[in-house]
Amino acid sequence: MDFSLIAHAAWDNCWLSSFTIFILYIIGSVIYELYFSPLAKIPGPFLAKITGWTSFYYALTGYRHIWIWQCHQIYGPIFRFAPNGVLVNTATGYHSINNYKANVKRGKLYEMGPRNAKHISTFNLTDKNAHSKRRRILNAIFSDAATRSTENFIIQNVDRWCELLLGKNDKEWSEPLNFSTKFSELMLDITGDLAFGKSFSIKEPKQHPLKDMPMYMEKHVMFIYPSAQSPLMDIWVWLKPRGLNNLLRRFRPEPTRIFEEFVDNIVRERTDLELKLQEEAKEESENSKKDLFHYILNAKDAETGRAAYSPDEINAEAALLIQAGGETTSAALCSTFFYLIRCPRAYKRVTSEVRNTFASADEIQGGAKLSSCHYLRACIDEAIRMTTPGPGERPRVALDGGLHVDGHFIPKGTRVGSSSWALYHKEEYFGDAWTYRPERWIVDEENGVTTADVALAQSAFHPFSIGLYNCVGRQVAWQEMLITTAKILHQMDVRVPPGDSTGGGAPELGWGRRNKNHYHIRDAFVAIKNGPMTTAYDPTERLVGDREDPENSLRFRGKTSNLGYTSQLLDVLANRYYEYGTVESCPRPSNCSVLKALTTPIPATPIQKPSTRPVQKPSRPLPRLSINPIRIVPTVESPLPSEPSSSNSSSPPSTPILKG
Ligand code: HEM
Repeated sequence: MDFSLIAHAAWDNCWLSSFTIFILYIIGSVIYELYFSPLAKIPGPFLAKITGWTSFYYALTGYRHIWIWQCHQIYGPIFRFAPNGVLVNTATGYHSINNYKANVKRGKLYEMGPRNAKHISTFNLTDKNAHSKRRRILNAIFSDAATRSTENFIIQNVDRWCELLLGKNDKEWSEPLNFSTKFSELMLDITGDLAFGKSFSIKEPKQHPLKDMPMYMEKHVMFIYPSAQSPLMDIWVWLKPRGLNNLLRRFRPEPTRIFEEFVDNIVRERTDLELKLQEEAKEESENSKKDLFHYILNAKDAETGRAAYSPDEINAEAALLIQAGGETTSAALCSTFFYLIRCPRAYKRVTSEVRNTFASADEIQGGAKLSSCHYLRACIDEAIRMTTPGPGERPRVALDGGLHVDGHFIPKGTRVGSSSWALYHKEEYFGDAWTYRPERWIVDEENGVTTADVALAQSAFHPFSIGLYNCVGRQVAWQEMLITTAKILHQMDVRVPPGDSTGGGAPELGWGRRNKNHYHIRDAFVAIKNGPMTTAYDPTERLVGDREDPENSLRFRGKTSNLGYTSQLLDVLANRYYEYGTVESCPRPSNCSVLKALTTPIPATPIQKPSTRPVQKPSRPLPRLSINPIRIVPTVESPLPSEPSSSNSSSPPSTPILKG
């Protein structure tokens, strides 16, 4: 008997049987997912229903948020993005998933980041009770008083940033600057000051080892995010404490290593300093650092009275503050300036609001005066709506007993969420959802913005999330955004460098990304951004009205009409054209804002006179740096286009918009 032949045949049979079982398993799974799964009735792309690799693929491209938006256009307000995942695109659905009592917890994505089993930040905690316990400490650290005390750090950093930016420009527009890099540097410096009592000084012009840190942080999240969308995520999380962490530590990508070492160094330095101060019993002295890290180091567990955080947890919390505080705010500011410099109507109104409210840029600080700048706040809200710093969903998992969302039962274990990008571009809530229109956030009955309109928009707009897991740093973020934007607008004129389109969409980018006046980012849980390119100009040095830019199409359209509504309608048409190619190809004609706008009579709006307010001089001379001149366009300043609600700019609206 030839045993080798028998062994060979058995081996072949074994392979054949395994292969057959595998194929049968695949076929069985597909049939189950399509016809017998509890989510079978929920529509969605065929491939997404049967495999999680679809979502992984789009996460890898960086445009998963666009895919989600497209799917909602095709499949409606709820669709299946993975065999065990659904996404909802309604304000009510968002509320059902994220309110305090929702029967959900954070998804596995949050468990992917920690470098070891002990390195757990508040953000990584998926268990509701464990999270609440840690969150109470963060709530105390981010108290109102602590938030107010952060103001000086913000002001000092922004002032220095503006000085560097304006430099010595010899009465000309500065060279084009990438505001994405500039804001990342500024926000990281502010975070350094707030969290560790020391600015990292990344914004300074000299060579600095941390200059590339924002880029490393981006690459770090771009590595984690697609993995979190893959079907292997559960296995990944299970394997982490079982050897995978050690493996990842050895073979982690370079940006991750650099970022981790960066955090280790800061924590080590700051802890040493704290210990030194304590030893010298100088805690209350002038040198004492009352930054966020001081509170984290000294936090006590309410039950045991022992230190609330272990050294690993302190390190993890430090990394969280750096990541959560820097790039989100920087993305919101990039978005704000991208739209403002492309929308002369809003730019003119917000600039005059800021310059009329504060006599000098030095006067700008948090408080009643800054809060009275409703249009400024609306401009930032609207920019965050158009291009949000967290474009995807905040993933949650249904707990025992499941939950009901818009009449659909979501069983235990299902991944569920609501993509901000899709929700913030839904016409049901925002009408002309692709148009940058800050006025939508301010009640102005005369010009057609009713209390109900604003409330409807607010019902779908939660950039800082709601419920248990909402953003603990939202007050700080607002301080940063309002002070930075106001100071920039007060001290300088800014505009798009002629011909530049960095950050904008383009026809060749396809459905959802065609509009060149829409700021586009990549989705890696947080926004990965580039641009806007911006040139700045010290208005005290202005020779002529060189704020006009004939190459700016929005401005050009605005000039063609003095009727604000007509100008807005043209914007809507242009946006719609960019998005769908033609109005007819819009997949949801019943909701189409263009068709609605075309069939609605345009209200007569009084023609506005251009502002005659003289340009303010800064109260103190600014240090100057050499920046290459570009050009001066010696034209007489032509009248700016009017707007429907600018007549009310001096009287604050009855319902101020204060969203948290
Ligand atoms: C425009 C700026 C910001 C936006 C849009 C934003 C948005 C958010 C959102 C949506 C969450 C919830 C995340 C989730 O559940 O997945 C969050 C969490 C968080 N944010 Fe922010 N954030 C901003 C700025 C800041 C700043 C400046 C800080 C700190 C200085 C901060 C600290 C945090 C922390 C610590 C968490 C975790 C909270 C927890 O897990 O309980 N954020 N942020």
